[in-house]
Amino acid sequence: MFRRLSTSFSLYIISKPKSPFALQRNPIKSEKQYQRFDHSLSLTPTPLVFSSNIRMNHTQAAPVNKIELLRSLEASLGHAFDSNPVCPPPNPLIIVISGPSGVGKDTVIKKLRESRDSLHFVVTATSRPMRPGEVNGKDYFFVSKEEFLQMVDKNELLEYALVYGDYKGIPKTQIREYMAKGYDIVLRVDIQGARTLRRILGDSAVFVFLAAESEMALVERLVERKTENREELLVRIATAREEVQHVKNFDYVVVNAEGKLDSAVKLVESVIDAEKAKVRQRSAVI
Ligand SMILES: Nc1ncnc2c1ncn2[C@@H]1O[C@H](COP(=O)(O)OP(=O)(O)OP(=O)(O)O)[C@@H](O)[C@H]1O
Repeated sequence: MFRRLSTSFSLYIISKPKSPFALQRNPIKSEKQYQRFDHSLSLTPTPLVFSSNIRMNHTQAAPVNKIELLRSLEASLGHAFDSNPVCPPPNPLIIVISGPSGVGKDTVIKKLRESRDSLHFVVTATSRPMRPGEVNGKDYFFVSKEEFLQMVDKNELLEYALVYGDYKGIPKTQIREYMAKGYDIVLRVDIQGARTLRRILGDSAVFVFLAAESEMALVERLVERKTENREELLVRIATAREEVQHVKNFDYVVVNAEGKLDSAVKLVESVIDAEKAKVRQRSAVI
């Protein structure tokens, strides 16, 4: 009994005549519905039987199915709805990942490789000898010094440098080939390389600086890696001190803290996602 009365009362409120509120809340009500409101002009509560008729009529007036409704909307608007994407697909992105030696560039990139298959990780050419366990074409393209210098002469490298006595460079053809296939490109370079790439690519690429949480954490990581002797460690630590000053030339800084590798990788992924969602896209031409 209580429910029946309250239903009737709420219908009475909604159908109260000349209520600007009622008109605003129902701006696209059909004429037929307004007629129904007019039908109940009296200020006395709407009889229960009548209110249930209103609901029945409302249900019957609804189109039979979604397809019919779509067709009727198209007919009313005078054109068919377009299923093409509203926005063009994002441009292929070039992501430059850099940071001091030992900060975890290779480690972060290895994880990214596992989580994203829309990325192409450019294989750098190097004149340094292959280390045990390394694979030619996967870790690096291993070439002789002469072959490397020929690539330089033929302008085949986007950027190259002499790093700790060995040449390292980025082959252009690889980037072009994968960008044409729609891949985003990841370049892993040292700070010097990032500086050169910024000069060449400007804002057409996104630059990510990978940092450790502290100098102490970075040194501990280098020591634990056990790939450098004492003198080499001293050079890398001194260089790292200087390199931190260059963070201002990057677009993003990602802290790769001890034991927080996954967070760092997620942050790099977020940077990529945000860049892909940008209204004004970067547009790199190699
Ligand atoms: N978040 C982390 N927590 C703990 N250890 C890490 C983390 N990230 C990387 N490492 C370790 O730190 C060491 C250095 O990492 P990595 O070799 O990836 O650095 P890099 O920046 O590529 O160095 P380089 O420029 O000298 O090649 C490795 O032993 C790696 O396992």
